Amino acid sequence: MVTSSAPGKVYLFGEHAVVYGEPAVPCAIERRARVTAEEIDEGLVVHADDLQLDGFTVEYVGDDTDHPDVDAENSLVEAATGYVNEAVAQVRDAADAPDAGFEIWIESDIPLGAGLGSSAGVACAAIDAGCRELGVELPRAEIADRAYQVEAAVQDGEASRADTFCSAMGGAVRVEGDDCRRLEGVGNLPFVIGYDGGAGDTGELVAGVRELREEYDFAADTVEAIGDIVREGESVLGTEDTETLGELMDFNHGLLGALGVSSRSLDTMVWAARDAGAMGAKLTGAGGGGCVVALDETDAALTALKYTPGCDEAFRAALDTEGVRAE
Ligand SMILES: Nc1ncnc2c1ncn2[C@@H]1O[C@H](COP(=O)(O)OP(=O)(O)OP(=O)(O)O)[C@@H](O)[C@H]1O
Ligand SMILES: C[C@@](O)(CCO)CC(=O)[O-]
Repeated sequence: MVTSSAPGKVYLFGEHAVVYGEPAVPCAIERRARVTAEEIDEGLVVHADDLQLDGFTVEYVGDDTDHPDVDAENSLVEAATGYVNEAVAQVRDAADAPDAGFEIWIESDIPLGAGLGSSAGVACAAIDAGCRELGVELPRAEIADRAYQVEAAVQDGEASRADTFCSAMGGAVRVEGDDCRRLEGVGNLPFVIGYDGGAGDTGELVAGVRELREEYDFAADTVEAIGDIVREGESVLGTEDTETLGELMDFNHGLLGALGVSSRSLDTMVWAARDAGAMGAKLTGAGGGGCVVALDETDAALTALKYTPGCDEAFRAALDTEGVRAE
Protein backbone atom coordinates (compact mmCIF):
# COMPACT_ATOMS: atom_id res chain seq x y z
CA MET A 1 0.00 0.00 0.00
CA VAL A 2 1.47 3.37 -1.04
CA THR A 3 0.29 6.93 -0.36
CA SER A 4 1.24 9.95 -2.49
CA SER A 5 0.14 13.55 -2.27
CA ALA A 6 0.09 16.54 -4.61
CA PRO A 7 -0.70 20.21 -3.98
CA GLY A 8 -3.54 22.43 -5.15
CA LYS A 9 -2.85 25.83 -6.72
CA VAL A 10 -3.99 29.39 -7.21
CA TYR A 11 -3.64 31.33 -10.44
CA LEU A 12 -1.68 34.52 -9.99
CA PHE A 13 -2.58 35.23 -13.61
CA GLY A 14 -3.79 33.73 -16.83
CA GLU A 15 -6.53 31.11 -16.31
CA HIS A 16 -8.82 30.55 -19.32
CA ALA A 17 -6.50 32.53 -21.65
CA VAL A 18 -3.95 29.71 -21.18
CA VAL A 19 -6.36 27.35 -22.97
CA TYR A 20 -5.79 29.49 -26.13
CA GLY A 21 -1.99 29.54 -25.97
CA GLU A 22 -1.47 32.63 -23.80
CA PRO A 23 0.94 32.24 -20.85
CA ALA A 24 -0.28 31.67 -17.28
CA VAL A 25 1.35 31.66 -13.84
CA PRO A 26 -0.20 29.24 -11.35
CA CYS A 27 1.39 28.78 -7.90
CA ALA A 28 1.18 25.59 -5.84
CA ILE A 29 -0.26 26.05 -2.34
CA GLU A 30 0.07 24.08 0.87
CA ARG A 31 -3.21 22.22 0.56
CA ARG A 32 -2.90 18.67 -0.71
CA ALA A 33 -4.80 15.76 -2.17
CA ARG A 34 -3.66 12.39 -0.81
CA VAL A 35 -4.23 9.13 -2.66
CA THR A 36 -3.50 5.65 -1.30
CA ALA A 37 -3.28 2.75 -3.75
CA GLU A 38 -3.18 -0.97 -3.08
CA GLU A 39 -2.86 -3.56 -5.80
CA ILE A 40 -5.71 -6.12 -5.83
CA ASP A 41 -6.38 -9.11 -8.08
CA GLU A 42 -8.56 -7.27 -10.57
CA GLY A 43 -10.81 -4.25 -11.17
CA LEU A 44 -11.02 -0.95 -9.34
CA VAL A 45 -12.55 -0.05 -5.98
CA VAL A 46 -12.54 3.65 -5.06
CA HIS A 47 -13.25 5.23 -1.68
CA ALA A 48 -13.74 8.97 -2.06
CA ASP A 49 -15.21 10.09 1.25
CA ASP A 50 -14.81 13.82 0.49
CA LEU A 51 -16.63 13.52 -2.79
CA GLN A 52 -20.34 13.97 -2.32
CA LEU A 53 -22.94 13.96 -5.04
CA ASP A 54 -26.29 15.32 -3.94
CA GLY A 55 -25.36 14.40 -0.40
CA PHE A 56 -24.15 10.86 -1.18
CA THR A 57 -20.61 9.88 -0.36
CA VAL A 58 -19.07 8.16 -3.34
CA GLU A 59 -17.72 4.64 -3.19
CA TYR A 60 -17.67 2.60 -6.32
CA VAL A 61 -16.48 -0.60 -7.86
CA GLY A 62 -15.55 -1.02 -11.48
CA ASP A 63 -14.01 0.70 -14.44
CA ASP A 64 -15.32 3.13 -17.03
CA THR A 65 -18.56 1.28 -17.68
CA ASP A 66 -19.76 0.92 -14.09
CA HIS A 67 -21.25 3.77 -12.13
CA PRO A 68 -21.41 4.30 -8.41
CA ASP A 69 -24.74 3.46 -6.96
CA VAL A 70 -25.90 7.01 -6.35
CA ASP A 71 -29.06 8.77 -7.38
CA ALA A 72 -27.49 11.45 -9.57
CA GLU A 73 -27.35 12.30 -13.25
CA ASN A 74 -24.95 10.13 -15.25
CA SER A 75 -22.98 13.13 -16.57
CA LEU A 76 -22.35 14.28 -13.00
CA VAL A 77 -21.26 10.83 -11.94
CA GLU A 78 -19.03 10.47 -15.00
CA ALA A 79 -17.34 13.80 -14.31
CA ALA A 80 -16.88 12.90 -10.66
CA THR A 81 -15.34 9.49 -11.23
CA GLY A 82 -13.65 10.25 -14.54
CA TYR A 83 -10.42 11.62 -13.05
CA VAL A 84 -9.70 8.49 -11.03
CA ASN A 85 -10.65 6.09 -13.83
CA GLU A 86 -8.43 7.96 -16.29
CA ALA A 87 -5.57 8.18 -13.78
CA VAL A 88 -5.71 4.41 -13.26
CA ALA A 89 -5.63 3.95 -17.05
CA GLN A 90 -2.43 6.05 -17.11
CA VAL A 91 -0.91 3.93 -14.32
CA ARG A 92 -1.64 0.69 -16.19
CA ASP A 93 -0.10 2.16 -19.33
CA ALA A 94 3.00 3.58 -17.58
CA ALA A 95 3.67 0.33 -15.71
CA ASP A 96 2.82 -1.83 -18.72
CA ALA A 97 0.31 -3.67 -16.54
CA PRO A 98 -3.02 -3.51 -18.41
CA ASP A 99 -4.78 -5.88 -16.02
CA ALA A 100 -3.57 -4.45 -12.70
CA GLY A 101 -6.39 -4.09 -10.17
CA PHE A 102 -6.50 -1.36 -7.51
CA GLU A 103 -8.22 -0.36 -4.34
CA ILE A 104 -7.90 3.43 -3.98
CA TRP A 105 -8.60 5.83 -1.13
CA ILE A 106 -8.76 9.59 -1.75
CA GLU A 107 -8.71 12.34 0.84
CA SER A 108 -8.08 15.97 0.16
CA ASP A 109 -7.74 19.38 1.83
CA ILE A 110 -8.57 21.06 -1.48
CA PRO A 111 -12.21 22.09 -1.90
CA LEU A 112 -13.75 20.49 -4.98
CA GLY A 113 -14.34 22.43 -8.18
CA ALA A 114 -13.47 25.68 -6.43
CA GLY A 115 -10.54 26.89 -8.53
CA LEU A 116 -7.81 25.41 -6.35
CA GLY A 117 -6.98 22.53 -8.70
CA SER A 118 -8.46 19.61 -6.77
CA SER A 119 -8.72 17.49 -9.92
CA ALA A 120 -5.07 18.06 -10.87
CA GLY A 121 -3.99 17.19 -7.30
CA VAL A 122 -6.02 13.98 -7.31
CA ALA A 123 -4.78 13.01 -10.79
CA CYS A 124 -1.08 13.58 -9.97
CA ALA A 125 -1.26 11.83 -6.59
CA ALA A 126 -3.21 8.88 -8.03
CA ILE A 127 -0.72 8.35 -10.87
CA ASP A 128 2.24 8.54 -8.48
CA ALA A 129 0.71 6.22 -5.86
CA GLY A 130 -0.53 3.68 -8.42
CA CYS A 131 2.83 3.52 -10.20
CA ARG A 132 4.84 3.24 -6.97
CA GLU A 133 2.54 0.44 -5.81
CA LEU A 134 3.52 -1.43 -9.00
CA GLY A 135 7.20 -0.68 -8.36
CA VAL A 136 7.52 2.06 -10.99
CA GLU A 137 8.83 5.52 -10.06
CA LEU A 138 7.97 8.12 -12.68
CA PRO A 139 9.83 11.44 -12.99
CA ARG A 140 7.65 14.43 -12.03
CA ALA A 141 7.64 15.73 -15.62
CA GLU A 142 6.08 12.46 -16.79
CA ILE A 143 3.50 12.56 -14.00
CA ALA A 144 2.64 16.10 -15.15
CA ASP A 145 2.21 14.94 -18.72
CA ARG A 146 0.12 11.90 -17.81
CA ALA A 147 -2.06 13.95 -15.42
CA TYR A 148 -2.63 16.41 -18.27
CA GLN A 149 -3.84 13.51 -20.44
CA VAL A 150 -6.28 12.69 -17.62
CA GLU A 151 -7.68 16.25 -17.50
CA ALA A 152 -7.86 16.49 -21.29
CA ALA A 153 -9.79 13.21 -21.46
CA VAL A 154 -12.29 14.20 -18.76
CA GLN A 155 -12.69 17.78 -20.04
CA ASP A 156 -13.21 16.66 -23.67
CA GLY A 157 -9.80 17.85 -24.83
CA GLU A 158 -10.31 21.37 -23.47
CA ALA A 159 -7.61 21.63 -20.82
CA SER A 160 -4.27 23.38 -20.55
CA ARG A 161 -1.18 21.87 -18.96
CA ALA A 162 -1.14 24.58 -16.27
CA ASP A 163 -2.94 22.94 -13.32
CA THR A 164 -1.33 19.53 -13.70
CA PHE A 165 2.21 20.85 -14.33
CA CYS A 166 1.93 23.11 -11.27
CA SER A 167 0.64 20.29 -9.03
CA ALA A 168 3.31 17.84 -10.21
CA MET A 169 6.27 20.25 -9.95
CA GLY A 170 5.24 22.56 -7.06
CA GLY A 171 6.25 26.22 -6.68
CA ALA A 172 5.36 28.99 -9.12
CA VAL A 173 5.29 27.85 -12.73
CA ARG A 174 4.82 29.36 -16.17
CA VAL A 175 2.86 27.54 -18.84
CA GLU A 176 2.41 28.63 -22.44
CA GLY A 177 1.04 25.89 -24.70
CA ASP A 178 3.37 22.90 -24.34
CA ASP A 179 6.17 25.05 -22.90
CA CYS A 180 6.05 24.41 -19.14
CA ARG A 181 8.71 25.59 -16.69
CA ARG A 182 9.24 26.27 -13.02
CA LEU A 183 9.90 29.89 -12.08
CA GLU A 184 12.87 29.99 -9.77
CA GLY A 185 13.43 32.83 -7.32
CA VAL A 186 9.75 33.44 -6.53
CA GLY A 187 9.47 33.73 -2.75
CA ASN A 188 6.41 33.24 -0.60
CA LEU A 189 3.61 35.56 -1.71
CA PRO A 190 1.07 36.68 0.91
CA PHE A 191 -1.91 34.77 -0.54
CA VAL A 192 -5.27 35.05 1.18
CA ILE A 193 -8.08 32.86 -0.11
CA GLY A 194 -11.82 33.41 0.18
CA TYR A 195 -14.14 30.47 -0.57
CA ASP A 196 -17.86 30.92 -1.15
CA GLY A 197 -18.59 27.23 -0.48
CA GLY A 198 -19.66 26.74 -4.10
CA ALA A 199 -18.14 25.30 -7.24
CA GLY A 200 -17.98 25.96 -10.95
CA ASP A 201 -18.11 23.38 -13.72
CA THR A 202 -14.70 23.75 -15.38
CA GLY A 203 -15.77 22.09 -18.66
CA GLU A 204 -18.88 24.26 -18.99
CA LEU A 205 -17.04 27.50 -18.16
CA VAL A 206 -14.24 26.75 -20.64
CA ALA A 207 -16.85 25.98 -23.31
CA GLY A 208 -18.64 29.27 -22.52
CA VAL A 209 -15.45 31.28 -23.12
CA ARG A 210 -14.84 29.40 -26.38
CA GLU A 211 -18.34 30.31 -27.63
CA LEU A 212 -17.93 33.95 -26.63
CA ARG A 213 -14.58 34.08 -28.41
CA GLU A 214 -16.11 32.66 -31.57
CA GLU A 215 -19.03 35.11 -31.47
CA TYR A 216 -17.35 38.36 -30.49
CA ASP A 217 -14.00 39.87 -31.47
CA PHE A 218 -13.89 41.66 -28.11
CA ALA A 219 -13.66 38.29 -26.35
CA ALA A 220 -10.70 37.19 -28.49
CA ASP A 221 -9.06 40.57 -27.75
CA THR A 222 -9.77 40.08 -24.04
CA VAL A 223 -8.01 36.72 -24.07
CA GLU A 224 -4.97 38.40 -25.69
CA ALA A 225 -5.12 41.24 -23.16
CA ILE A 226 -4.94 38.67 -20.34
CA GLY A 227 -1.77 37.35 -22.02
CA ASP A 228 -0.35 40.92 -21.95
CA ILE A 229 -1.10 41.13 -18.22
CA VAL A 230 0.74 37.86 -17.61
CA ARG A 231 3.81 39.07 -19.54
CA GLU A 232 3.72 42.32 -17.58
CA GLY A 233 3.34 40.41 -14.30
CA GLU A 234 6.29 38.16 -15.05
CA SER A 235 8.57 41.17 -15.24
CA VAL A 236 7.79 42.13 -11.62
CA LEU A 237 7.48 38.63 -10.18
CA GLY A 238 10.38 37.89 -7.86
CA THR A 239 11.01 41.63 -7.26
CA GLU A 240 9.79 43.65 -4.27
CA ASP A 241 7.08 45.24 -6.39
CA THR A 242 4.05 43.39 -4.99
CA GLU A 243 1.96 46.52 -5.50
CA THR A 244 2.19 46.22 -9.28
CA LEU A 245 1.55 42.51 -8.99
CA GLY A 246 -1.67 43.28 -7.07
CA GLU A 247 -2.75 45.92 -9.57
CA LEU A 248 -2.29 43.45 -12.43
CA MET A 249 -4.36 40.86 -10.53
CA ASP A 250 -7.18 43.42 -10.34
CA PHE A 251 -6.99 44.01 -14.11
CA ASN A 252 -6.96 40.25 -14.70
CA HIS A 253 -10.12 39.83 -12.60
CA GLY A 254 -11.90 42.55 -14.59
CA LEU A 255 -11.08 40.81 -17.86
CA LEU A 256 -12.26 37.43 -16.52
CA GLY A 257 -15.52 39.17 -15.59
CA ALA A 258 -15.81 40.40 -19.19
CA LEU A 259 -15.46 36.77 -20.32
CA GLY A 260 -18.44 35.88 -18.12
CA VAL A 261 -16.70 33.58 -15.65
CA SER A 262 -17.02 35.62 -12.45
CA SER A 263 -20.08 35.54 -10.20
CA ARG A 264 -21.77 37.78 -7.68
CA SER A 265 -20.17 36.00 -4.72
CA LEU A 266 -16.70 36.02 -6.31
CA ASP A 267 -17.03 39.76 -7.07
CA THR A 268 -18.26 40.41 -3.52
CA MET A 269 -15.24 38.63 -2.02
CA VAL A 270 -12.85 40.40 -4.40
CA TRP A 271 -14.23 43.78 -3.33
CA ALA A 272 -14.20 42.87 0.36
CA ALA A 273 -10.49 42.06 0.10
CA ARG A 274 -9.71 45.21 -1.89
CA ASP A 275 -11.72 47.44 0.46
CA ALA A 276 -9.74 45.99 3.37
CA GLY A 277 -6.53 47.13 1.70
CA ALA A 278 -5.37 44.03 -0.19
CA MET A 279 -2.84 44.86 -2.90
CA GLY A 280 -4.99 43.02 -5.42
CA ALA A 281 -7.66 40.33 -5.69
CA LYS A 282 -9.06 38.09 -8.40
CA LEU A 283 -10.97 34.89 -8.90
CA THR A 284 -8.80 31.80 -9.32
CA GLY A 285 -9.33 28.85 -11.64
CA ALA A 286 -12.35 28.25 -13.80
CA GLY A 287 -14.64 30.64 -11.88
CA GLY A 288 -18.44 30.51 -11.75
CA GLY A 289 -18.14 30.12 -7.97
CA GLY A 290 -15.50 28.87 -5.57
CA CYS A 291 -12.42 30.86 -4.58
CA VAL A 292 -10.78 34.25 -4.90
CA VAL A 293 -7.13 34.94 -4.17
CA ALA A 294 -5.93 38.22 -2.70
CA LEU A 295 -2.46 39.54 -1.90
CA ASP A 296 -2.18 40.99 1.59
CA GLU A 297 0.71 41.03 4.04
CA THR A 298 -1.52 42.21 6.90
CA ASP A 299 -4.48 40.34 8.43
CA ALA A 300 -7.00 42.90 7.19
CA ALA A 301 -8.23 41.12 4.05
CA LEU A 302 -8.38 37.77 5.88
CA THR A 303 -10.48 39.30 8.65
CA ALA A 304 -12.72 41.18 6.21
CA LEU A 305 -13.35 38.02 4.19
CA LYS A 306 -14.23 36.07 7.35
CA TYR A 307 -17.00 38.62 8.03
CA THR A 308 -18.20 38.91 4.42
CA PRO A 309 -21.67 37.42 3.88
CA GLY A 310 -21.34 34.68 1.27
CA CYS A 311 -17.73 33.89 2.17
CA ASP A 312 -17.82 30.47 3.83
CA GLU A 313 -14.16 30.18 4.66
CA ALA A 314 -11.09 32.41 4.49
CA PHE A 315 -7.53 31.21 4.97
CA ARG A 316 -3.93 31.97 4.21
CA ALA A 317 -2.13 29.72 1.75
CA ALA A 318 1.64 29.50 1.60
CA LEU A 319 3.48 28.67 -1.60
CA ASP A 320 4.24 24.93 -1.66
CA THR A 321 7.60 24.41 -3.32
CA GLU A 322 7.23 20.64 -3.39
CA GLY A 323 5.07 19.00 -6.01
CA VAL A 324 3.83 15.42 -6.07
CA ARG A 325 5.59 13.20 -3.53
CA ALA A 326 5.38 9.88 -1.73
CA GLU A 327 4.12 10.29 1.83
N1 LIG B 1 -11.34 14.56 -2.72
C1 LIG B 1 -11.69 14.09 -3.91
N2 LIG B 1 -12.10 12.81 -4.05
C2 LIG B 1 -12.44 12.36 -5.26
N3 LIG B 1 -12.43 13.07 -6.38
C3 LIG B 1 -12.03 14.33 -6.30
C4 LIG B 1 -11.64 14.92 -5.06
N4 LIG B 1 -11.30 16.22 -5.29
C5 LIG B 1 -11.48 16.41 -6.61
N5 LIG B 1 -11.91 15.30 -7.22
C6 LIG B 1 -12.26 15.18 -8.65
O1 LIG B 1 -12.03 16.45 -9.27
C7 LIG B 1 -13.29 17.01 -9.75
C8 LIG B 1 -13.27 18.53 -9.60
O2 LIG B 1 -12.44 19.01 -10.64
P1 LIG B 1 -12.65 20.40 -11.38
O3 LIG B 1 -11.63 20.51 -12.47
O4 LIG B 1 -14.10 20.55 -11.74
O5 LIG B 1 -12.34 21.43 -10.23
P2 LIG B 1 -11.02 21.94 -9.58
O6 LIG B 1 -9.84 21.23 -10.17
O7 LIG B 1 -11.17 21.84 -8.11
O8 LIG B 1 -11.08 23.47 -9.96
P3 LIG B 1 -10.31 24.32 -11.07
O9 LIG B 1 -10.13 23.43 -12.27
O10 LIG B 1 -11.19 25.49 -11.32
O11 LIG B 1 -9.02 24.65 -10.39
C9 LIG B 1 -14.33 16.32 -8.87
O12 LIG B 1 -15.59 16.30 -9.56
C10 LIG B 1 -13.73 14.92 -8.74
O13 LIG B 1 -13.93 14.14 -9.90
C1 LIG C 1 -9.97 27.51 -16.71
C2 LIG C 1 -8.62 26.82 -16.76
O1 LIG C 1 -7.70 27.69 -17.41
C3 LIG C 1 -8.07 26.58 -15.36
C4 LIG C 1 -8.90 25.76 -14.43
O2 LIG C 1 -8.24 25.61 -13.17
C5 LIG C 1 -8.78 25.54 -17.54
C6 LIG C 1 -7.43 24.91 -17.92
O3 LIG C 1 -6.41 25.58 -17.94
O4 LIG C 1 -7.47 23.70 -18.28
